[in-house]
Amino acid sequence: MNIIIVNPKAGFGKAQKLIKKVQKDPLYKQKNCRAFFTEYAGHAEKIAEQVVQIHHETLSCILVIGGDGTLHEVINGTKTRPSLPIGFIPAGSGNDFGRGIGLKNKGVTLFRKMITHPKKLQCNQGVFVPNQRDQRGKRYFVNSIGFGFDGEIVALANRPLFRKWMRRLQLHKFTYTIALLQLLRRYNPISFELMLNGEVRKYSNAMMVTVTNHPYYGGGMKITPQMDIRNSGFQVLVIDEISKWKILALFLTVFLGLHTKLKEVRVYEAETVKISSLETLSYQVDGQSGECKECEIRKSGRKRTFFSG
Ligand SMILES: Nc1ncnc2c1ncn2[C@@H]1O[C@H](COP(=O)(O)OP(=O)(O)OP(=O)(O)O)[C@@H](O)[C@H]1O
Repeated sequence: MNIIIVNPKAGFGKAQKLIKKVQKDPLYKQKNCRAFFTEYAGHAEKIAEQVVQIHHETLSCILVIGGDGTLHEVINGTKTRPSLPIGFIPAGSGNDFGRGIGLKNKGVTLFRKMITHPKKLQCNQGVFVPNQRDQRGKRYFVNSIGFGFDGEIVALANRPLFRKWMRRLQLHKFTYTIALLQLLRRYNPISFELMLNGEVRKYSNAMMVTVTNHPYYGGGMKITPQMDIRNSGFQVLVIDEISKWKILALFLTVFLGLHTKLKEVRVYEAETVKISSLETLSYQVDGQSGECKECEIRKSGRKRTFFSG
């Protein structure tokens, strides 16, 4: 059996249109596919947990039709069964994981490929533990986790009212850009201590820190251009104290990966990362937002299989 978890709201309706086409494809029935639709935030994780429990003997893979947020929920919902392959069929607004693993096909063609002759990629996911929660409360991420301005942009971009206006004004492709421009006026630098492989660095007026599994971020920006998803560690991008006009220059160059030439931008390699601050930091993880005062980040010990085409 092949399960498809669909977020019908992803990509402002793109996922809903795609699953209709997939369900009409003869392979959908032939390969014993069954689709489940999310009804609220967090539902994909619950569906994945239940599917793994109920169908553990017959389940071959889970396909995700949605965006990076839905994928994030599914990898966490299937953490008790790390050997189960996951296929991501991008239909969200960002879809950075698809770029990060180099998916060539899309839509129904990708579904057909994944259900018949999938290419496989094994990689270690990121693990994060915010606020020194019990290690049993650890969670996984596939794209990146970022603190500071990064987290604030995502928090604004995910607000239902903001999304509603973006859609109404037909600006949904520019959601993150508009959120960035809106926040730029009232953005506050952050102070924190960053521990990379045990070595401490202190920052008192930085803009953001982002820990990445692959180069892509925010819908196609190459935030860490040299990163590869198969690496055993992370790349950690720190943007130190920077003027507002330079943030705009940074934003224009990040699509080409040229921002790393700015003197305020540093990229480090690390296997383990810890960030701690006296203030509450906004963070985003795979496009979902949260807040914490400290967070530990490392790679998972076990590799996970994803369909890469
Ligand atoms: N039925 C639903 N109604 C409202 N929100 C939902 C529903 N199902 C899932 N969600 C939430 O929608 C959020 C965004 O979904 P998703 O990431 O799949 O799409 P996206 O934001 O369009 O794409 P991307 O993350 O790639 O930019 C997720 O955090 C998820 O929890």
